[in-house]
Amino acid sequence: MACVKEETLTPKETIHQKFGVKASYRIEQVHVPSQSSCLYRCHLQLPEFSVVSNVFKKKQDSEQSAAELALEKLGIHPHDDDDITLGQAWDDIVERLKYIFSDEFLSDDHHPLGSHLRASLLRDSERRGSLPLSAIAAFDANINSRCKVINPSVEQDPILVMSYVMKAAAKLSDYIVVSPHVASLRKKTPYPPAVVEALATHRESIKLEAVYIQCATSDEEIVDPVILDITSGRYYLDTIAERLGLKDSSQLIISRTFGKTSSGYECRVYSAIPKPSPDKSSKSYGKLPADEDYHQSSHFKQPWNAKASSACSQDVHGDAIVAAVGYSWRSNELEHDDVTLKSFYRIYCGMSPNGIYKFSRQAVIAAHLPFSFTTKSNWRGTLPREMLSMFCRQQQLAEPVFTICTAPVKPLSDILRSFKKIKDSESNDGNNQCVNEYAGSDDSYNHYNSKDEEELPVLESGYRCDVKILSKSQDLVLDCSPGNLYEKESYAIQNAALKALTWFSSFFEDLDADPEQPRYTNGELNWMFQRNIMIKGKFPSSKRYEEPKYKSKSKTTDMDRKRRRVRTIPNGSMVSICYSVSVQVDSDFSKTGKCLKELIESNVEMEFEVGVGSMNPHLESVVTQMCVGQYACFMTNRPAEGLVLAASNDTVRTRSLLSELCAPLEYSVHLLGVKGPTEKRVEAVFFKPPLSNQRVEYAVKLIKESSASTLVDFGCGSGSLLESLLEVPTSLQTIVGVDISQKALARAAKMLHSTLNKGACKLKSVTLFDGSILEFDSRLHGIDIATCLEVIEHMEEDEAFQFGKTVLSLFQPKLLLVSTPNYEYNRILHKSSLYHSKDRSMSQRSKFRNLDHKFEWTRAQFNHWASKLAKSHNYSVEFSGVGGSGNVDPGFASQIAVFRRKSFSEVEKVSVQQPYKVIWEWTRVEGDKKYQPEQSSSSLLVC
Ligand SMILES: C[S@@+](CC[C@H](N)C(=O)[O-])C[C@H]1O[C@@H](n2cnc3c(N)ncnc32)[C@H](O)[C@@H]1O
Ligand SMILES: [Mg+2]
Repeated sequence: MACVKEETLTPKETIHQKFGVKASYRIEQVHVPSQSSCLYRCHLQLPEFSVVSNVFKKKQDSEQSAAELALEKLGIHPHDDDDITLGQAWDDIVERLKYIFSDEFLSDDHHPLGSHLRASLLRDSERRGSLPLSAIAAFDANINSRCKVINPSVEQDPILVMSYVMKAAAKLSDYIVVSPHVASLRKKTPYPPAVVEALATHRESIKLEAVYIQCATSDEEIVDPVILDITSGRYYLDTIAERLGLKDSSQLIISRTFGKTSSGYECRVYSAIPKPSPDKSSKSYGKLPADEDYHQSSHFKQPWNAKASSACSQDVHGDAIVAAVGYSWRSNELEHDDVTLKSFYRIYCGMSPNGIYKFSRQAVIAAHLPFSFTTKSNWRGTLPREMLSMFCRQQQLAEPVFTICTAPVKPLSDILRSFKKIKDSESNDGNNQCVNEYAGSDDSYNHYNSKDEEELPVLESGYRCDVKILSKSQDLVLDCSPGNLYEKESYAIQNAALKALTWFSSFFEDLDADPEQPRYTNGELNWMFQRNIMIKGKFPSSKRYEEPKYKSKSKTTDMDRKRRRVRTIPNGSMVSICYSVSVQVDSDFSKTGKCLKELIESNVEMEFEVGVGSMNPHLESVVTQMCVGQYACFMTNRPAEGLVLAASNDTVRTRSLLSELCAPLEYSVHLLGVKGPTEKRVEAVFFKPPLSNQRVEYAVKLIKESSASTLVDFGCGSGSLLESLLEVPTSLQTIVGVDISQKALARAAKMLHSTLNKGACKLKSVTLFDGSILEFDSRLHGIDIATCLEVIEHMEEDEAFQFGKTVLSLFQPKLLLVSTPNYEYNRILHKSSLYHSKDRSMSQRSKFRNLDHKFEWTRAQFNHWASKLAKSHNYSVEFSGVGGSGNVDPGFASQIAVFRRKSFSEVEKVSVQQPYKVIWEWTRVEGDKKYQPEQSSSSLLVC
């Protein structure tokens, strides 16, 4: 299935397909005194921007028009453009120009171009009413869409649009003044004086910070801050033009919008219409050359401005200004924001995929794009698929084409056999073997599949997704075919997008790498090189950091250092750190003679997952060798200057330091805490469906068969079992969850509240108790079913024995289900990189599935515990499990014991004890309500 657009979609449908509920339409009624009927204007809000339609008689038309404007802004061509002939496109441009210079358009105070026109009417006499071609090219979506019909490469080249507008205007010589030497248009007859007089409003003078990128004679452009002083009543484009040394705005080119300042204003690059090179001397400065001349940079006298071109993904020649100023659809006031050096560098670095995904805006140096996508809730920031689309748009590529297929893989038995082989071979690089064995195909994708990415696809069926990146002219740029299978189609798509992004990311970061890798066609890569050559300047050998040099606060011996290099934190762990990155300033440089450090980036607390590649590798490698509470300081050589400047708080000062020094970066890191890889994550990788789901399914089946009416889930956690019981029909009337974790109970309450509100289940009451299951509460005495899934191993071993006694001697359920990990199965799980650790002297505890586990039992130990317990309390017990097979060594991954009270045994009387605190309850009669303390004393369960 290829994800390509349907031929018949309307603009609104296309917007819906792209943004779903994130697109919100608001219709505004417009009262026009001259019209008897009401008109409508539509405001369309999308995540990144909003547009406002023109006025229409029908609401639907205004919505379609807004959607069309949004599509044009996104660079997506509505299909009706495909049917437009060249002649029609030219006619449309002519018509549109006529409308732009009409009295009616002048009073359209929503179209940005209307504001330009009004501002230009306030200029001095010679230039009054002259609208720069660059403004028409930059701000009129209609003209742009028609120009795209004439020549699709206009998107890269605003000057082409300007030349087409000029040509079209020449056909309106009775109406518009076109001068061959001035790139601006003016209406021949003056506007009515009353209209012009009404415009003369006083506006405040504005001073804003922008960035000046000077094309120096040396290779690198010089980036400096510049202040744009737009005095009251002046046309802001004239101010920018003059700052670039030009006569006025008619000599300007305006780029597309790109990036955003910290307050969310979009930036544009402003530069001069370039002079043709001397061998093309027939063209004079400021005159627009014929369109075919514009394709080659060598035709211009001014050098190509790499930094400015990289920022806006359009070719810029000569000096340029980056500013966030202009008229928008929102208002007719001039909107503006400062583009500081720092925000410029942030935008500049953000053009690569690594820059878009961030833990926080403060983690420019520390954060990277992770290797794999697990679930939407685990992903921070823009989703990979959206990022890839965004990236393709920035790089002037076609929208990515995803192809989904379902494919069979080796059956589970084969996989288990392969595991045995690996186990027998006891090879050191067993993990790599796993990847090759289980890839299930001879896919050459593996050649760039990172070692750290090992996953064991035990899926028997699933979705595989390929993604192709094509140039606008449909030439193949990248064919990315990861072989992995995923449970859901969307996961396959997101992971394919992520692979493509990761590949582009490494490609841009290491342009010296051989692009001729198998599976990727490189025909278009040269073109990519050309477009992004500046990125090479951005990341000069940045990948080749030196091995971090350790510096410890305390004296360390070589032995200490060696010991510290042993990795103690396994992949999949969630690590919390406080870190700072600074540039070392040499004591010779400092006037005071003291050794100075310039702080570049810091975070008081940042959490990340080990082994997914989302962290700067050096920071991660040091952190995984540390213990909680420990502090480390190390140095790496400097990454690309742009990245340091993007992160720095004082860009000007840091830049001056960097130019004087060749100083390394110094990292200080404090390890605040570590949470082990969650069992859920490990289990989700190994078992499909995930082991936790299999446990819940097992319990639900047992509950259904039991015809029980009351149930307690001991150690209910976030309520995964309780949630399932709301979804399936059972004989249950009352269910209770008990846990000691307030956080988990709060999550359970939230889930129950929303699920019960949907009203589908037949239950009469649901209660959550805060309490320890080591204590007895008489309200739960003699209950039909008690479950205790993956809880006992979170207690000390003697407490697990105590729980066993308490539950069977005091709670006395008819049926008790206990599940706990099978320690023997860990040798299979520990083959995964999730547990991969070079530390051979790991403590016993880190050999468990979770750092919070106090013990894990073998099958024999579990059998012994359960059989003895059952015998002494007059219960029978049966053993079973989920994950793997009970008959094959090492048995089930999760072992289960089902205890049944023997039919002849009496339920003993117990004294009233109610240590548990009801923290949330729901009853069918009263509906969903918060717990009221006065009702708590009564027993909730009738036994
Ligand atoms: C791994 S979770 C299992 C949660 C749930 N049973 C499931 O299968 O998803 C273990 C839970 O046991 C709870 N727990 C540990 N000791 C407990 C105790 N003494 N009393 C009550 N709950 C306890 C923890 O708070 C945690 O929520
Ligand atoms: Mg556990």
